[in-house]
Amino acid sequence: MARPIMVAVGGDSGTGKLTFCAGLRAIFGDEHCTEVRLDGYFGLNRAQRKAAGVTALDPRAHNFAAMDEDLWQLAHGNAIVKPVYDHLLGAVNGHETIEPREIVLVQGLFPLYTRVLRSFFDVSVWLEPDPEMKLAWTLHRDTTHRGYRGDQVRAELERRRTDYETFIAPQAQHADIRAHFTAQGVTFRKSGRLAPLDYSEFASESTRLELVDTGSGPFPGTIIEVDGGISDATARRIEDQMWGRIGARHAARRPAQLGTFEDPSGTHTSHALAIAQLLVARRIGLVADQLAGALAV
Ligand SMILES: Nc1ncnc2c1ncn2[C@@H]1O[C@H](COP(=O)(O)OP(=O)(O)OP(=O)(O)O)[C@@H](O)[C@H]1O
Ligand SMILES: O=C(CO)[C@H](O)[C@H](O)COP(=O)(O)O
Repeated sequence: MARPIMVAVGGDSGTGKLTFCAGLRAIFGDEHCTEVRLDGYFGLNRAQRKAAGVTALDPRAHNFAAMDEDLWQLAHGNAIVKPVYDHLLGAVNGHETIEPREIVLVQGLFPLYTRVLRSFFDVSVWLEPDPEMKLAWTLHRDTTHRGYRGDQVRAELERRRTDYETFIAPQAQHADIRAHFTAQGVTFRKSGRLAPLDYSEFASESTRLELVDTGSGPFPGTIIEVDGGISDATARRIEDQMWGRIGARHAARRPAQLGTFEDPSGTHTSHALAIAQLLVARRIGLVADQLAGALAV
């Protein structure tokens, strides 16, 4: 077997990492894809962070040496036993074994923070919803699943603001693909470090494609905008074409629905999210092709 394909999905708390990875897992199948949640690598639990006066977004609250060691093991095809963070307790509570499947999704606050961490990844994605969307998503998730009140969530976001700007947001510049969700839709920015693809499926009245000089690599960067109001038929056509580029070779079966998320009124689907998941899946499929080609030589 080729070595595992390592994929980073990074972003602030409440930016949709778990949701995004659920779509990638649906595309590739849990038998081929596994997920590592970096919140298990808190070196300080919630009470210790409070006592030390550091927020969850401060690198000093995280154990980077353990992250490095475990990701190295996974990247080399070895299983790990890692800690699991309990969001109700605010502390590590137990361990889980992660087997190195063909695709390893690593999601968290700090996947691109150090040079060592960045060196592990074949594909990296950064999720950056507009601040108002992040607030709405975090409010919903923290009040329904994590036992917080709305005023506590707002106060905590305010307390973390400086650390977000200092330690979290700058990692976006290292990502291969940035997905910026707004009330109007989604904008993808591909770094100049990744070769461009054939984006012909994006020709539509609800999408725009632009090549830009980012200065960050040998290729032009690309910006793809997808309107949130894209019609079902257009989105379906784009998704069908994207699926045709990855599904036949790498995905076991087509999931009934991609782009699934939860909000206060229930479970919904978003075309913008589904297209974002397919775009990243396509990059992962390309790496799989390259590895298969390298093995065949
Ligand atoms: N694209 C999206 N559109 C609408 N809602 C979304 C989207 N992505 C995520 N959400 C919602 O936002 C909330 C937070 O998402 P999620 O738990 O995936 O974030 P996270 O980045 O993994 O959070 P954390 O790092 O704090 O664990 C969830 O309620 C989820 O359903
Ligand atoms: O969500 C997170 C990572 O993405 C953090 O684990 C979370 O914000 C930790 O803070 P606390 O458990 O004290 O609320």
